[in-house]
Amino acid sequence: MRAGAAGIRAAIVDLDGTMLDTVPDFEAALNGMRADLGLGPITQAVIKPLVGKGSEKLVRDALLLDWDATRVDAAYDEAIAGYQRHYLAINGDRSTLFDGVLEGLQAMQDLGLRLVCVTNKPVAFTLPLLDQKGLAPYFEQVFGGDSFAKKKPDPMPMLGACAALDLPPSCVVAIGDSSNDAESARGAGCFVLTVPYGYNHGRPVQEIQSDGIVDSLLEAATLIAAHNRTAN
Ligand SMILES: O=C(O)COP(=O)(O)O
Ligand SMILES: [Mg+2]
Repeated sequence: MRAGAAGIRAAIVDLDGTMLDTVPDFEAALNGMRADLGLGPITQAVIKPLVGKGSEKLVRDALLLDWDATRVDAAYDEAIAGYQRHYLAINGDRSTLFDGVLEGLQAMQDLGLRLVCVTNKPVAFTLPLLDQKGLAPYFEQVFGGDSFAKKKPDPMPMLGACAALDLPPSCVVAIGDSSNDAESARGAGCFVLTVPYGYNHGRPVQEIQSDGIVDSLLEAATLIAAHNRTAN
């Protein structure tokens, strides 16, 4: 991270691909939706690069694998309603925490950092999931893909989170697995740290314009502590 810059006072943490491996839940919900529409199942390998741009695009992309845009448009309302119903029925059942997540959030909290979750997942899926996985107590605020008029990669969600924290973006770091998080954070003027184990739309994480790649949220906490020791 940039030497001599202001100290970091808060972290904005992404959800899918950063804290939780949710691809098995997406698999169950998307395949439930596809079965209702008479389509066969798709694999986790196909689903993984589609995750990260929110439910609406995910549902469309999961139908465009078989149908043209006109047919997808015609089925969309039924498809999204079915997807939401299937997702809420299994939310969290098959998702697992990545290594170092709880330890990393605890370490950041111990450093005195304030924590906010910003995800493109709808709020109605996000809140029960954070609760179920023991993550909710770490976050003073949670924003989903439907909390603002625009989703990541637009800067709006990061700017909204900084405004809610009443902190300038220059003392906030965003931690995520994809170019979505990085573009949104950089557009807002936040620092960015990237974890390499997530989805990143199927692209190598080295392509992401980031202030650093960290193996885990625990390593992110160590890097932030080191940065703050040298900050103004
Ligand atoms: O697109 C989604 O549903 C969620 O993605 P995110 O948690 O990585 O922002
Ligand atoms: Mg993500």
